Amino acid sequence: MAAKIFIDGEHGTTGLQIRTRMTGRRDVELLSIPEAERRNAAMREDLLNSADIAILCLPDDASKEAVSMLAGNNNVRIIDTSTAYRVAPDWAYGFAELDKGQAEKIRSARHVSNPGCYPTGAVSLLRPLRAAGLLPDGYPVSVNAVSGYTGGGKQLIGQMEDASREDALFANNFLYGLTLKHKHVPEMKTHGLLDRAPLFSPSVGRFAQGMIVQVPLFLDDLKDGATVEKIHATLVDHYAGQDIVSVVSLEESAKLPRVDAEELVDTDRMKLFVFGTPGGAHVNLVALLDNLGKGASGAAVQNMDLMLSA
Ligand SMILES: NC(=O)C1=CN([C@@H]2O[C@H](COP(=O)(O)OP(=O)(O)OC[C@H]3O[C@@H](n4cnc5c(N)ncnc54)[C@H](OP(=O)(O)O)[C@@H]3O)[C@@H](O)[C@H]2O)C=CC1
Ligand SMILES: CC(=O)N[C@@H](CCC(=O)OP(=O)(O)O)C(=O)O
Repeated sequence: MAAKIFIDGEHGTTGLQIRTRMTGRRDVELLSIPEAERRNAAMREDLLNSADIAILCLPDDASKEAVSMLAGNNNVRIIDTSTAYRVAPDWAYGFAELDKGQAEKIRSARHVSNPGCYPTGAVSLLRPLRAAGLLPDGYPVSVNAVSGYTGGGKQLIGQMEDASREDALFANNFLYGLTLKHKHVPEMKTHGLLDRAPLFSPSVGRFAQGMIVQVPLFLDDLKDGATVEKIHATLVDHYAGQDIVSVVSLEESAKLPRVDAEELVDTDRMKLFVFGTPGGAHVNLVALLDNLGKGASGAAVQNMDLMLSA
């Protein structure tokens, strides 16, 4: 029998892309709410409680409200794409490649928090180095990133695409999060296994989808023996056998003149690069993904598929 899936927020940016990814599938039956009723609490509550898996594609407050609408219903499993539960200990973190065993945790979980787009990149680069002991306690980690503007949902899409709006944005590339208190910092710290909060500086470019996340490191301040080659080998080892996350070879990276933020648009994959010169003083770790692919909707469908395979 087909599993019943309700996407709460199905008419938003992340929800729509999840719906598109399910087109033509016979193993899932989509329960749908008409767009005009998307904020009708009674209808949502009814649909939420009728699902086998509810995928929440809502702002944090609305996600918490949806979870409370499901309190006491042990039949419904939840995937939440908001920031609300990403560091909650009783929710499985929905990055299947996090560690050996994480896919299994997601498979059997009732509550799965889908990672943020920026943390997907940052955690994928940092966690293997922390786990291998290459990145020492106290290291001051910086994370710099650029996102396509769909990362800001309907609000930012409107501001970037509709010049007639009073709050229209005309910049081609802007920094934001200038207080350095972005909501993704706790998630990067927790799942990156960091003992200090990273300094996170995000930006947006005038392109719809795509993302580059950079973590620059000084080799002299890492553990002895941390070379470009060793860091690369650690990532290769961590992601061995994975098909969604791949580590680009040092030879290929060395030949690249540039990295295009849009290269993986409309895919659910993520590529990791280690840039630097053998014998040099620095490395720049780079994750390339689609903010709406592995950064949101693609990861949600990956998690749903794991849960359905339980
Ligand atoms: N866009 C991205 O790249 C990523 C987004 N996310 C997360 O996914 C979630 C959804 O984001 P996104 O799709 O970008 O946002 P959008 O603003 O594009 O979509 C959100 C949808 O939720 C609806 N909604 C808002 N409040 C309520 C409510 N109280 N009850 C019912 N429906 C409501 C909105 O309706 P209305 O049109 O009326 O406002 C809209 O349809 C967020 O938590 C976001 O942080 C995570 C990773 C990446
Ligand atoms: C460009 C842009 O505005 N991006 C969003 C993050 C998008 C995202 O990942 O949403 P979550 O917070 O649910 O993870 C922001 O910085 O708030």
